[in-house]
Amino acid sequence: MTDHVLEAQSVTKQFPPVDDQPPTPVLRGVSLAVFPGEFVAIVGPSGSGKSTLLYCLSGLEDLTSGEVSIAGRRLSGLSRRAQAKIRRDHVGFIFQSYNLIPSLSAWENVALPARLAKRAISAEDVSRALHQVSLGDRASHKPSALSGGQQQRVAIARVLATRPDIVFADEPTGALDTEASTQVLDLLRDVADSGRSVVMVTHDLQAAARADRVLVLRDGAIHRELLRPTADDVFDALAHARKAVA
Ligand SMILES: Nc1ncnc2c1ncn2[C@@H]1O[C@H](COP(=O)(O)OP(=O)(O)OP(=O)(O)O)[C@@H](O)[C@H]1O
Repeated sequence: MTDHVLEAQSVTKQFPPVDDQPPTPVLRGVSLAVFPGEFVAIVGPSGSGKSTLLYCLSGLEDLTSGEVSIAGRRLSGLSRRAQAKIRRDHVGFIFQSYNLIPSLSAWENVALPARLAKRAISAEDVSRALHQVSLGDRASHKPSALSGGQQQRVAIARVLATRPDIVFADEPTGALDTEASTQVLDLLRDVADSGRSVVMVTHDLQAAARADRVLVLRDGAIHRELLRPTADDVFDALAHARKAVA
């Protein structure tokens, strides 16, 4: 038994060489653990490996070496199918581009993951999730009839409806204005406060400052770890990481 919902040990990642270029390590031995109810942000200079780390932690990308466990289950050595089942049972994803199905209504988008997993989902569960993100009155709207912020809130409702243990968010506020970003971050904060974990990659200092813990990535490794930092603390740590890279 483990009390971590996510654990990574010495994760490395190297992509296959392109043309005659030598392969460059993108992740160089990242170890971390995330507890239930914790909101963790990953920041770092462009190209430092943030998105790659998120995809390796969530099992969407294979590791070159190291170990990742989600809800106490090691991903390495499992078949793609078994990994997908762990993701389905324990993991939710939020992307910068929302990833909603354009031809489906908000209601149908929220119900979709459970339906694809052939898992029962009640109309109450879907309605509750849409109400949680204050979109109860937009259930029949297609994504094209919703603002960016509303679409991202549908994506959050879709995650809430599956009740995951951990939510991975890749730049969830990257395409949103300040007001919509604040709403999305408030919801992610609520997700963590309700006992689920959130791991979010972001460039946004204000977004990072909503997290319990901020990991500053530099050149594929964790350079610093900040506990409940202010946006200024994150800014200073990033400036230091950029200087160290230059
Ligand atoms: N599929 C891939 N094949 C080859 N190289 C890749 C691949 N994906 C990412 N990389 C390289 O890995 C490095 C890290 O990329 P990654 O997207 O993880 O960085 P990031 O910190 O998220 O960057 P940004 O902040 O600009 O989004 C970059 O040099 C990128 O070119």
